[in-house]
Amino acid sequence: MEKGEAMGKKREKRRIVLVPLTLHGHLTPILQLGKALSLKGFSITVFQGQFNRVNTSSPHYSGFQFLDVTGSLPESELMRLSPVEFLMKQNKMSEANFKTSIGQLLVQQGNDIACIIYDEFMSFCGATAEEYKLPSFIFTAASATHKACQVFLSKLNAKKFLMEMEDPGVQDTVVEALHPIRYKDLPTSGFGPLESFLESCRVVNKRTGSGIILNTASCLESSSLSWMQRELGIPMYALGPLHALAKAVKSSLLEEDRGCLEWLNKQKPRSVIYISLGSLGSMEIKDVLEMASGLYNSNQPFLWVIRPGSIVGSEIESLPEEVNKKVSERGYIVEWAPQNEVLGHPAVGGFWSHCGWNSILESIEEGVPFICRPFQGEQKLNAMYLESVWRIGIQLGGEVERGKVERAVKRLIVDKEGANMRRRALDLKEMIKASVRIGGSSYNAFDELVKYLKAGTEEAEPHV
Ligand SMILES: O=c1ccn([C@@H]2O[C@H](COP(=O)(O)OP(=O)(O)O[C@H]3O[C@H](CO)[C@@H](O)[C@H](O)[C@H]3O)[C@@H](O)[C@H]2O)c(=O)[nH]1
Repeated sequence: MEKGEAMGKKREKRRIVLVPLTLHGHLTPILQLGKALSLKGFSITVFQGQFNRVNTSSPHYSGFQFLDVTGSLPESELMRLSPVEFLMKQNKMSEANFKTSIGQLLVQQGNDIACIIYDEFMSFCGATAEEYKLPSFIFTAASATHKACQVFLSKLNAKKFLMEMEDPGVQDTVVEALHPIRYKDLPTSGFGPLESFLESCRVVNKRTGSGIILNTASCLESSSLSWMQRELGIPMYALGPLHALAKAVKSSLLEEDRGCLEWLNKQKPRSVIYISLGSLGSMEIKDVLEMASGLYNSNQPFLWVIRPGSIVGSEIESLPEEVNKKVSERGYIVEWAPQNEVLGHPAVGGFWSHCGWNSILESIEEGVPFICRPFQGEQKLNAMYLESVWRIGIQLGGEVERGKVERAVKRLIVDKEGANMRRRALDLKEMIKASVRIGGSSYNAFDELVKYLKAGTEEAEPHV
């Protein structure tokens, strides 16, 4: 026993255990948080799953310890089950192994674990934290508004909700607690059967954590944050955008093609539309054709990320000749872009995005407005916020048609409407930058979290 403990004072603990969901969009921000905490003197242990494994030899992670979450489900189950069913099964399977691993780690590290920070979808960690009386924080990689919707949904009955939603009047009604979200905006699709999804929301929102860590800034989502704070009664640490805390840390799905930066150097300021559907989105070949034609007809240059395998039934090498011709005249295709640098390049005037949360934060940080083409999950909710709340985006709904694409690009890059959106995006950029500077809301939230962790659990005054 150390001197401080003998005197009844808690010993400062140094090790933080991170348990990410190993999907690209979840992994990067939690690793950025880990890096920011390591710069404050904490040691970091990361439990990795079987997908998107981190390059552990990268200098960004020097001093990090990487361990495996053992007992993972085989990949074939991912094909067979809906995403939410897969996650629930995975959670059940991992609980006992994780308990054992943390028990061993406590012994090896002389009891030195300050807390466990786990992705909200890795809820099996909660039981282990309780068992060993360790503080734990739920990490949410998506927006606070999405989290607030989950909390709201977790209280609903699936059958009743589905019946009520048959009435178009209900669909258009604003959810009173979550203004301006309408019932039809609630992110319920794309995860699998509604009942299982609501059950996962209930599990995720059990108040087992010492707090929730969110990759957002209060200037973007203050009402969602305060509503959740009231509902859950645990502290919310809105300390994003996390890439501003640890910019260099970025897990890359594929090798970045930096040639596109040279190409951007040759384009006029604010003229290029950058297109990326994140790490999971895919397109039909007919949509690729319509997009290529619409982009070409808009007369604006375009930088287009097409990941291998992201076109259903086709590969980049075998794109139709018509697409290749149009791209070679006005565009540039990469398999993976250095996205932050692209968005910060003076030639980029707009971002055609699937509205993943990381992409939104990265684009706002550079003051770049959007064409919103969401695919699944909470992306539709994000698109609604971009268009109607922050007013820095144009939604492109329905079938992809070349005429619609051309008009959307012109509205954003050429018209006055786009210039106004850019002005608002630049205002948000200033606000978000202020939030991470000394004294800003995200800066303070991070500082409070660090103080809480350094103080030890019993003496801490949590940030509210
Ligand atoms: O060429 C590229 C394309 C993407 N990125 C990066 O990849 C990340 C993509 O993240 P995000 O925009 O959040 O999209 P997804 O990968 O689709 O993220 C998943 O996770 C997000 C966080 O929970 C959710 O908001 C999304 O809906 C979900 O699909 C970002 O950091 C991008 O900078 C690159 O570096 N280069």
